[in-house]
Amino acid sequence: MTELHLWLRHEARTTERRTPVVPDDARRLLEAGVALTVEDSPQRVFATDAYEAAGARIAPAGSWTSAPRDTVVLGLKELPDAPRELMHRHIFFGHAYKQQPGARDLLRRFAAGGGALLDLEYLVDDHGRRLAAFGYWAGYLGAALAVLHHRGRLAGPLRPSEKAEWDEALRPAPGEEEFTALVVGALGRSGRGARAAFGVAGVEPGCWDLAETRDLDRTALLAHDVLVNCVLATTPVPPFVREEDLDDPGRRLRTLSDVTCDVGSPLNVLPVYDRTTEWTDPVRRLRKEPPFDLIAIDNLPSLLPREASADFSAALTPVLLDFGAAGPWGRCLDRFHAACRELGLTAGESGRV
Ligand SMILES: NC(=O)c1ccc[n+]([C@@H]2O[C@H](COP(=O)([O-])OP(=O)(O)OC[C@H]3O[C@@H](n4cnc5c(N)ncnc54)[C@H](O)[C@@H]3O)[C@@H](O)[C@H]2O)c1
Repeated sequence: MTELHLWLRHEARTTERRTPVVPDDARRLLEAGVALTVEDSPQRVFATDAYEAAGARIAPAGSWTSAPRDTVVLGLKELPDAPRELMHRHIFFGHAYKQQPGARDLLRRFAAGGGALLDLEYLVDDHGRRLAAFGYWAGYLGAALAVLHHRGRLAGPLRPSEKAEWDEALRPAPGEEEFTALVVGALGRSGRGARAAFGVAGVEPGCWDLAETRDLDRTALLAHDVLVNCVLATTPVPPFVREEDLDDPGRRLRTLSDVTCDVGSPLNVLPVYDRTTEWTDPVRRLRKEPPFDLIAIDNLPSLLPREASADFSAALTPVLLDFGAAGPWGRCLDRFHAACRELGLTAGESGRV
């Protein structure tokens, strides 16, 4: 076991209640010899007491900034704007390698401080498969919102809750009208989650993946009432839905839930909208007659913080127990260095995992 001092930080984003390590897995890490500090965080879905009971050292929110240099800071979403120079190794979703807004600034902060980003999105096994991801619950919620909206039962603003509540809401009421649904990307993590939600809702969706879209039958796709898009596109493919399809007076498709939310990307398979929807206003009407409604929420798993955290933590913990220079963490570090080089940044002294 490597000598790892892990520091679970409070999330700067106020609506983020998830955590990458839940108390039970904190205990596993501690038992394996990892030194674990957990920041107090009022919004985290698991109480700080539970981490303390597991044996973790508790520290104030945001105190990672003065943690010893060798500490590995763990979180999920963006860092606060200060400090400008980042000297630690940070594990989180940096969203910094695809020219996203703020990407250059973040990498520059790491380069200036001599720290490193170990990006969770790039934590992959030897075959390039993601080791820890939130996809399943994203798909479950993307489909759940589509079903509830299509049945006229979705009331915003959305708020985080427990799975039992979502399941209860999803169950069909007696005499409720049937509808047809299609999940594209059905074999992936979010596709499986979407199918599970439809299952609870008593709807048997069509399931398409690569084989079914290779020679895209758009007419067949548009012949469903509800579409849930769960693809992870890696190369450009013909769009699934186009503007002219929305304008077709004979269109059957009414509700689109885009779990992928690749809005603005050249790989976007749904180039019919230009901004995501929000928890406050989850549905946007894109056409009046016949109606066409969009749901495109880019932080779906945050609506189920407990279950999403538990699954993610179960997948991440074994990889944390194997923290070291080889394998997934080494690949993360290589990716960070490559991104810095692409931007002409010198990545300080972060040549270690
Ligand atoms: N909205 C959110 O809150 C949220 C949360 C997590 C993930 N996501 C996004 O959801 C998407 C899917 O993530 P995942 O974890 O399920 O990925 P995944 O790799 O597990 O599954 C993707 C599936 O899409 C299929 N696919 C790829 N191209 C296709 C095509 N042209 N036609 C049909 N199928 C195709 C793949 O074969 C695979 O089965 C990603 O873009 C991810 O970023 C969104």
